[in-house]
Amino acid sequence: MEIPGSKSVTARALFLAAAARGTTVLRGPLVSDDSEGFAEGLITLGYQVERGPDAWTITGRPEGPAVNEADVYCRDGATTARFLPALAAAGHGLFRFDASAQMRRRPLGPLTRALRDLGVDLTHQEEEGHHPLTVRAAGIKGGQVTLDAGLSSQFLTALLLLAPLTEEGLRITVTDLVSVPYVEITLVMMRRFGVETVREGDTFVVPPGGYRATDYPVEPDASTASYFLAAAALTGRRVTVPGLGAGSLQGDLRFAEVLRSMGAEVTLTRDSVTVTGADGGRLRGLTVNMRDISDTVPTLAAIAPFADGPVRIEDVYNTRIKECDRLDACAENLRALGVPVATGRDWIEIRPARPAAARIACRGDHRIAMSFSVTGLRTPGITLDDPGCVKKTFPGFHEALAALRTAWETE
Ligand SMILES: O=C(O)C1=C[C@@H](OP(=O)(O)O)[C@@H](O)[C@H](O)C1
Ligand SMILES: C=C(OP(=O)(O)O)C(=O)O
Repeated sequence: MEIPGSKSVTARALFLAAAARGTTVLRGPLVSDDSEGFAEGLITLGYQVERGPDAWTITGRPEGPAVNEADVYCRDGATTARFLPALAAAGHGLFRFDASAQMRRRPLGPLTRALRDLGVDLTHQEEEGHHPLTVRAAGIKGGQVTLDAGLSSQFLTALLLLAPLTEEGLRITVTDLVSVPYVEITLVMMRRFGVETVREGDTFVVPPGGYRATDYPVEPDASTASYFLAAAALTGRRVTVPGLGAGSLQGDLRFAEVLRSMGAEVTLTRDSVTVTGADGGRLRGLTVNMRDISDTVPTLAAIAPFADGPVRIEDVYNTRIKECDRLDACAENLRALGVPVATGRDWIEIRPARPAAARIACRGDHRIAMSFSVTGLRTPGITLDDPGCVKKTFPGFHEALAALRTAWETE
């Protein structure tokens, strides 16, 4: 089962390539609304990004954006909306950023406060701590800064990526942090582009000096893989994802371990993962902390009713501030399917049930659409009110799931 490139890796590679000395070739990038929005944001800032069918070529500009004024629309992508203002801030010019209605609601304040603390002239146009915003960029000296990344690790990633572009580098002290594996992706990729970060407890020390271009292959997206791995577990079938194995950068591959705890067989090689569902798609209930892998919460919630006991997912408050309030959206849709469910501030508990057909309210969220499509493998008659919202990360999702189904039926 071929899975498209990682959204997180593609976004970071685009930032790093744009900031680097030299020309970077990005092989197998994700082609979706999020990554195209990121690439087009760079193009609006005057960077050269050539998008071929299998590879994107980016000409780096260590000195920053090539234009001295630009309006950048970040669409619905938080990586774009949080990383690009940091990139622009290290350059020179007047840069305005805006985003979709949902992205305008999602928080930005801890990042913009840190940028201001570093001397960046940044104004929020409407609501403090939210898009739209204006950056009057004049380079950044660097130094010490404190950051609360308890709502999103993307604030920390934005500062880490920015750090080598400042005159003196950054010492970033973090007071709280979610989604830790995404920070690991950032650090490993910065290293591939020539920058080594030193960690001293809660402080990340990044030297100045900028990045070096490289040839970068993008691994498949582990969050996207979760739907197909869950599909195997739910139907007692087998799915292998090549290119995603023990060497993967992505924490979301740990979702396979959750499936293993529920009774599926999981085989991880250096560069592939295989999930084989138990007979009849039997699944065990469990309690699991998903703070590190919260993009896969809807995937688990959508297969949870089929488990033989309650499935309780804990420590995932920040899933409420993603493309929608995901705990609420999962609960609402599970109830529509006739499944008993309870939620609290940062948890959801789903009880065993036999889901009945219903129309899923996607709330414009790709992960709600993709997750409940998997439920549809065992519950006939599930429909989506907005199937097209999968374009954020996987425009070909429905075709891929249908092809998998057909392959299983003809086995
Ligand atoms: O840095 C990244 O690429 C991401 C970090 C995570 O966000 P949070 O840190 O906000 O949880 C994740 O949910 C998002 O899809 C991608
Ligand atoms: C939360 C997500 O995206 P982002 O925060 O990058 O918009 C996601 O893809 O599930």
